[in-house]
Amino acid sequence: MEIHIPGTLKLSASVLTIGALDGIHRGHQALLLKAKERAEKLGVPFVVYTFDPPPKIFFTGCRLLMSVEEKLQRLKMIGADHVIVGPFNEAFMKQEVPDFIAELQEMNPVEIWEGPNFLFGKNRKGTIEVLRRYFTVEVVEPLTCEHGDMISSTRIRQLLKEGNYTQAQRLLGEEYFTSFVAAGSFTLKV
Ligand SMILES: Cc1cc2nc3c(=O)[nH]c(=O)nc-3n(C[C@H](O)[C@H](O)[C@H](O)COP(=O)(O)O)c2cc1C
Ligand SMILES: Nc1ncnc2c1ncn2[C@@H]1O[C@H](COP(=O)(O)OP(=O)(O)OP(=O)(O)O)[C@@H](O)[C@H]1O
Repeated sequence: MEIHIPGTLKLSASVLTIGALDGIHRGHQALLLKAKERAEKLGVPFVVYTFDPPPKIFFTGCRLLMSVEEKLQRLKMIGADHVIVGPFNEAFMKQEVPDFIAELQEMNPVEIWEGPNFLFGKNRKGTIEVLRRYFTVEVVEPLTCEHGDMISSTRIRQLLKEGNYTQAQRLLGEEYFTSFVAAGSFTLKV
């Protein structure tokens, strides 16, 4: 797996997924595995565009579920061929939608895979509909927990805050969570 800074990766074809992906929870896993499956079927590299820190951490200072190193390790396990890590800061967040689109075009994505409600670009003006003007965008069904609620990093942060580690573990995907704890790198702050 190769790691890149924004604006440096040029490919003649790819399958792309963009997202903060904090925790690589079960919803993220479902999305990433689907995109990987498509990349393999199409015979093109699978590219993940992520951010460090996740935008929500930058804006709200909420709890980070996973360091960028852990995230990269998980993305490697999932089979990403390339990962772009966007340093999410004042300059990056001001990037306008057309500039970000132009950067994505350099990777010639045959398909972009996202979950529902994906937004991007300055003031979150970029929507799935905007992205569809330039690319083929596929949207996966949201993965929900047994109660029917959508699995999200926000939900997991809330569960950890409440001390509900069992449910947090379920939503993160047990095997991943266990390995974070075993590695001593996933610190639960009570
Ligand atoms: C170039 C760029 C600029 C962004 N600017 C903003 C911004 O001004 N305000 C904001 O709340 N989020 C901004 N974001 C973050 C997005 O809202 C969103 O968190 C990001 O695209 C990842 O999607 P996800 O949160 O669904 O994982 C920006 C994202 C990108 C790629
Ligand atoms: N439960 C889910 N099922 C399918 N796709 C998901 C799910 N949760 C997130 N995604 C998708 O993963 C990508 C990255 O999303 P993101 O990292 O913002 O996840 P999130 O869990 O919603 O995070 P947060 O709660 O911090 O906003 C987006 O395309 C998003 O739609």
